[in-house]
Amino acid sequence: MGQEGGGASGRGRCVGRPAGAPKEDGPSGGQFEYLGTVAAGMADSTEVRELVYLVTGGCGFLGEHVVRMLLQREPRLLELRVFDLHLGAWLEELKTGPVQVTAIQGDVTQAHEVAAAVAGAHVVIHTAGLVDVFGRASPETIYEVNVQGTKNVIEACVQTGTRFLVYTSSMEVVGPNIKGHHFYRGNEDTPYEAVHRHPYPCSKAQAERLVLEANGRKVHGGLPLVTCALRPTGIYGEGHQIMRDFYHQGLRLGGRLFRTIPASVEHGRVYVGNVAWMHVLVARELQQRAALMGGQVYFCYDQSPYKSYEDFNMEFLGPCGLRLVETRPLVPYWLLMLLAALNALLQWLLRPLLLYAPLLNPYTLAVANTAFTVNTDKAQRHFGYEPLFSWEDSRTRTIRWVQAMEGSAR
Ligand SMILES: NC(=O)c1ccc[n+]([C@@H]2O[C@H](COP(=O)([O-])OP(=O)(O)OC[C@H]3O[C@@H](n4cnc5c(N)ncnc54)[C@H](O)[C@@H]3O)[C@@H](O)[C@H]2O)c1
Ligand SMILES: CC(C)CCC[C@@H](C)[C@H]1CC[C@H]2[C@@H]3[C@H](O)C=C4C[C@@H](O)CC[C@]4(C)[C@H]3CC[C@]12C
Repeated sequence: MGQEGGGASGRGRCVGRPAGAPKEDGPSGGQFEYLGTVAAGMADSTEVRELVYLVTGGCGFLGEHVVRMLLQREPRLLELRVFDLHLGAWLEELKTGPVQVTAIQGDVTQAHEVAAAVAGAHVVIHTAGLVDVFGRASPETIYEVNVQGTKNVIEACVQTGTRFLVYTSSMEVVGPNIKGHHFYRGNEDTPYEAVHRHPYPCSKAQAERLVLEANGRKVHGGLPLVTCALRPTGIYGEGHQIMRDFYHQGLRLGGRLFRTIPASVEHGRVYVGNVAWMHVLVARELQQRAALMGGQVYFCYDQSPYKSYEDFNMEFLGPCGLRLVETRPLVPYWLLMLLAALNALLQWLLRPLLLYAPLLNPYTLAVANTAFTVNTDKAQRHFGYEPLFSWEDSRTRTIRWVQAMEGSAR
């Protein structure tokens, strides 16, 4: 089954190449709780617990939220398998509830480890991925994890008879493209030239294509595989590492951050709790509405306001004591481009000696400086998605998390 329309399909071209340490606390520090927020999707005690779910990358920023959301809002869950290269100690606290939580330390690039984890699961939510736009990992490693890892997940579903696969894709499979074309409040069908050069968007686009093409393949037992892909924009919320980095940078600079990007460049953002909720809902509804949802892509969206990357961050960092200096960028854009190019050169020169991976490089500058926002209701129409958290809730939760960080500027 194909996608609706033929617009921002992400089936674009990639120009150029084809194809840590154990975590102690959860990325959020275990500071979020989904019970008692909104009644929608609450566990119904009369439902029978019979389903086995597997979440790959379940100890990552998004993965942890998906795991916690499933436990609180998927009443039919019997067993939840959490598969990750690095398991978080926070998983232990989840093992006392009614759902069997099985922690599996494994690598998606290892087909046999994936197959063992998938065997017997009804649904796989594949969020594991190497999110690297800073040049920390080699392009080969990014492809190995994001593309080969996804192939392994698909093949494991086919071999073991798992029928439902939800893939965490990214807005980056669409854009911003290498030409810096703006995508202004577009939807899944908005025409856009999806042409990339960077390994991260290329790998996500390839992986997404594999997942969508696998829709309808016969799995072990003869029934068809049903797949779909979710494309979050820039995710924020409890546990967001880059927000943490900006906060600490602001503290180092005496409570100030300096504007680098014009306030007029809108950047799409979505609250992690809503992204997690959309995963839970899509996984549930995929089992009921396979004909409609199979092979489809959905942008992840909520009511977060359209703002520039930096102005959006200030919604949280401002109440935590930081201020954004200047109404216009302090440094002219040509100089930023020069600095970004210099950083790329330094990264390449220093690579044999050390890893130099600053936030600013030609790719991150282009992404931050190109408007890319979505405005769609496809998920609402197809599977009844409504954000679980209002903008006010999302903002309050994120501010509370920043404030709880050590060394708050207040
Ligand atoms: N953060 C964002 O803004 C954003 C936006 C859109 C899409 N995404 C996608 O969401 C997913 C999760 O991203 P995140 O921000 O939570 O990143 P993250 O790095 O916090 O989480 C990724 C998880 O995958 C695990 N992982 C990495 N390589 C693995 C391997 N070989 N085998 C098993 N596990 C492995 C990591 O240990 C980590 O726990 C990714 O697929 C990413 O592409 C993220
Ligand atoms: C000019 C600079 C100093 C810019 C610094 C900000 C930069 C590090 C930010 C800006 C936009 C961010 C990306 C964006 O939110 C969306 C995604 C998609 C997701 O799949 C992976 C993360 C990524 C690429 C964000 C990375 C950090 C970026 C580039």
